[in-house]
Amino acid sequence: MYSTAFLDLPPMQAVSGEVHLPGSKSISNRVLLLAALSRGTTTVHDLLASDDTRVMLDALRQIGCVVDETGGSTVCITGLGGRAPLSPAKLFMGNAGTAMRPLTAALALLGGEFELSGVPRMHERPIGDLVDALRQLGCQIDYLGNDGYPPLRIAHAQGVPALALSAPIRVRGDVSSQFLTALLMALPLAAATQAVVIEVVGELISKPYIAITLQLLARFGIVVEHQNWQRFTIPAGSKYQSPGSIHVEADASSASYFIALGAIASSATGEKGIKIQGIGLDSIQGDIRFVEAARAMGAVVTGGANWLQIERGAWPLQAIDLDCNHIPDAAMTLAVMALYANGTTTLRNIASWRVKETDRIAAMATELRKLGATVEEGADFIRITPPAASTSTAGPPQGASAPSEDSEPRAAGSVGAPSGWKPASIHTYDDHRVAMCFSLAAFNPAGLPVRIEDPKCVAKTFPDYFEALFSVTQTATDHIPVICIDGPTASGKGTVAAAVAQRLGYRFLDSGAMYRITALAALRAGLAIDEGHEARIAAMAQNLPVRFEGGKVLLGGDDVTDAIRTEEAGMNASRVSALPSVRTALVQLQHSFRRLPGLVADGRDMGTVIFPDAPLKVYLTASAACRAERRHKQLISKGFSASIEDLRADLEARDARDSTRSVAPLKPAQDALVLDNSTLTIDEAVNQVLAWWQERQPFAVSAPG
Ligand SMILES: O=C(O)C1=C[C@@H](OP(=O)(O)O)[C@@H](O)[C@H](O)C1
Ligand SMILES: C=C(OP(=O)(O)O)C(=O)O
Repeated sequence: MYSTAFLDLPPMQAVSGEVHLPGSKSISNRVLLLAALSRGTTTVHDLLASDDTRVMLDALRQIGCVVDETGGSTVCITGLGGRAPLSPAKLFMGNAGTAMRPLTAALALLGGEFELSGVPRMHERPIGDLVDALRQLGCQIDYLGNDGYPPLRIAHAQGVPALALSAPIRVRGDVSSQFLTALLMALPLAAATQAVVIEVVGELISKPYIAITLQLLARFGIVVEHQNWQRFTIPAGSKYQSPGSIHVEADASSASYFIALGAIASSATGEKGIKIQGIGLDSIQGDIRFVEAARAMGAVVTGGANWLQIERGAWPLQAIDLDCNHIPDAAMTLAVMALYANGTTTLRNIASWRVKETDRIAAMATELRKLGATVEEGADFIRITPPAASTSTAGPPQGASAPSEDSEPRAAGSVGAPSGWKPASIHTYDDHRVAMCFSLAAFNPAGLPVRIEDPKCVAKTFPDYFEALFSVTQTATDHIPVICIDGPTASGKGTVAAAVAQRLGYRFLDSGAMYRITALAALRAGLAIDEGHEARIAAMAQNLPVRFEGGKVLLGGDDVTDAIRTEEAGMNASRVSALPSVRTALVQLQHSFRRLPGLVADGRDMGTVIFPDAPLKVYLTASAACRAERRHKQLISKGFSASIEDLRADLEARDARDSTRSVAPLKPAQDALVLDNSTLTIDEAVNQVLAWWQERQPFAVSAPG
């Protein structure tokens, strides 16, 4: 997961390969609760691991269920099966509607005293219709903040009061279908001896989610009949019966981003779009009908029992006018697809967007406009006209990576005119879907990067969304930014570069370590580091299985972080780096680190030789005295003894050798910015590099929202 303040997506072009999507949120949280209400143990395969399921699992543990998560994505839940839940308990529901609403109803009918709260936005999301229905039954539920909203208290310390079950329980269905889902999952607790009827008041929205609820209830032994989605009957004698084991399909709403990707991006050479694993056209999730909408816009979608294949068809996409009430979540993806359409797209009957993770109609309108679209919004609709040449006022601001005349084609296709698109920093409102769907704007025909603020908000349902996206997208190498940080030994470049990479979510290449690793591997293979062994060392270097992971340097399966950090290893690295064919062999390996979303490379010749086209080159230096002192402190802290004088003499000798060698001598690139950090803290140096980087970005800094 990217936990950076923002994630800059370079302009992207093509798609290929396949993705395995994480489990459905809606199925996961329903199955967890139903398993908790059943007797015995339910083994849940491919459970979604995300914020929304985390809060559900934690709550179930708190109320006394045994939750065994030792099996990775297979989780075992031992249910209450008639036992009373542990109480009192304070349960934190984050921003998970699928946990907050159904647990409120289930706990009210189980008895005990509970406080349910969530993140501030959860306290703005309505729950009044559900509480009204439960109060109608006789439940005692108090609001702890504003009436109609969480947090709330279920005050059944003395047990569940006598419930009024003879008349139908009436619940409004026009704000959220989750209120009805909550009642449907909880009321079997009260239907042991008599049937229970629920009547929906007003139009029921998001109906396919009720279909999921009914399907899963049936898997747990409860068959609910309904008349036209208005009147639901839970039969007398209902009893939750665990199916023993159950499998969670991949999430259909998460699939929408990749279906859209297949519709928007061209196929990589020799490939046929993108394949999605884990969900097929026969999915029980309503959002699978996003496929119909995507097809209407031009996507070519085929599918089998557990897979979908998507290819670009009509291009530009066809504008649509669609009632999206049945696919409220995936419809947000259509709003971004609309940017690539041949006209104005209208998405209707989406009033519920206003009471979800954020006011999604307002959020989508604001962010789509930032990209250059013309957007009209109403109480329950959004209308999007893509960026067009005629609306263009200015191209990208100075420093933006606008396409140059001779550059390779940058566009996903020729939609409208590229000049209407604007570089935007997308505010994400702590809404996973805003972050995910706007990533698709990186395929814009203007070749502009897109900044996604607070990318970790995807953790609600798809923590590794961006990793999955990068695993199936391609772009021209020169679109992938590289920040080079070169400098002499002990200048702090490794520390600064790693921190810059971490702050930007970029990959990290410690090229100095490559030489150290090569030297170590050579010596381990019994090869002395001299000209006589140059060819053999070079051959070995070409296939060096090196990785930099979480501050560790890995050679094959070996953690060589410490072994390559000794002074001796440094001297060996310097020697090995003077062998020209070893340097050549390592060039390709170093180039292979330039992958989405970007790279920070530290070394001595990153800007001059390896990545001469890097958009930012920094030459980081410090006085010899200062560097000797830092190295001294570093060694002492590791328990090595050393004299500052010797260290200074050593590093001056190394500077001289590095800067006079015939191949790639150490010197600042012509276009490098020199940063002498003798008097700077690490943070100050990092911030300076980030400030320089920021100056090269086309994004206007957005107001905090
Ligand atoms: O029941 C469910 O699993 C859901 C129902 C929908 O909410 P509404 O019924 O509030 O539209 C949907 O937006 C949400 O993401 C999940
Ligand atoms: C509306 C959503 O979530 P919730 O389950 O919290 O309602 C969503 O995931 O888009």
